Amino acid sequence: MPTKKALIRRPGPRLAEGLVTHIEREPVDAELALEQWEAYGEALRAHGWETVEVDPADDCPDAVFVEDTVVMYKNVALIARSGAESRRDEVAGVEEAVAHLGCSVNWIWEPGTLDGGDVLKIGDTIYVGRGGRTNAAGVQQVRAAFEPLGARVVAVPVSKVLHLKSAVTALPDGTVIGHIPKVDRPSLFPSFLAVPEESGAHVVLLGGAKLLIAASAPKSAELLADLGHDPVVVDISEFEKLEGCVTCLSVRLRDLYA
Ligand SMILES: NC(=O)NCCC[C@H](N)C(=O)O
Repeated sequence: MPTKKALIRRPGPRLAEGLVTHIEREPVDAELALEQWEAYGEALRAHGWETVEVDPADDCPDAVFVEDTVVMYKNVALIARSGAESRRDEVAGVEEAVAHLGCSVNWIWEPGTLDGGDVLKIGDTIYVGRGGRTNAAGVQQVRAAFEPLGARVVAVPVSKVLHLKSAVTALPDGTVIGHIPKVDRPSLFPSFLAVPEESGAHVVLLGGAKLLIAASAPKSAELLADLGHDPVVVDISEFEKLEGCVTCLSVRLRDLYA
């Protein structure tokens, strides 16, 4: 049976020192962040996902954004090499976790850089954002890792936001959603729907019509509900202050046989 597991990683004591690139730094309430992270995990579990906690990496402020450390395709876990040097020590615990879950493990190597937030999978099409964190060698290495397994890798420029998935994600029917001012080239996607808020572009597919979406995107949630989707709202304000979004707090593992 295909699994429904999701990797998550508890926020560490240095969370407030996390990187900010495209937004102004704001103070982070660590206690509230922990409550929001617990509620996020609960929302996954309530929709049938077994959460697997990766060992904390307390020296790494951004470790909670576990999505950036690994890209899954079929049973292969491609361990990322962040474009931000301060994030490179995050991968050790993730490598261990995916190996324990039975994944085949592969790596992005120097000179390649890649953050998992730059990778959007829609079926067997893998869009890779070439931006501040992912370089051309990183894109090539994703091609080399996954095209032999049946994927088609499409490179997409990203200049206005941190990661490709800060600009766009996809609905269960494959429609790509994005907030136009933050998307470099909407025309690269075969089916594109504009949403009214930046954070409304971020959804995690929970199964069926259920979409996890941030509380900061009420108009987008309303638009998606009106189109027959079923938004599940979580407040992640403390992570948004660090340029995080709903996608970056987990990695779903759907194609493992355990
Ligand atoms: N995939 C994501 O959206 N990750 C968010 C990472 C935020 C973190 N403060 C960073 O700049 O790396």
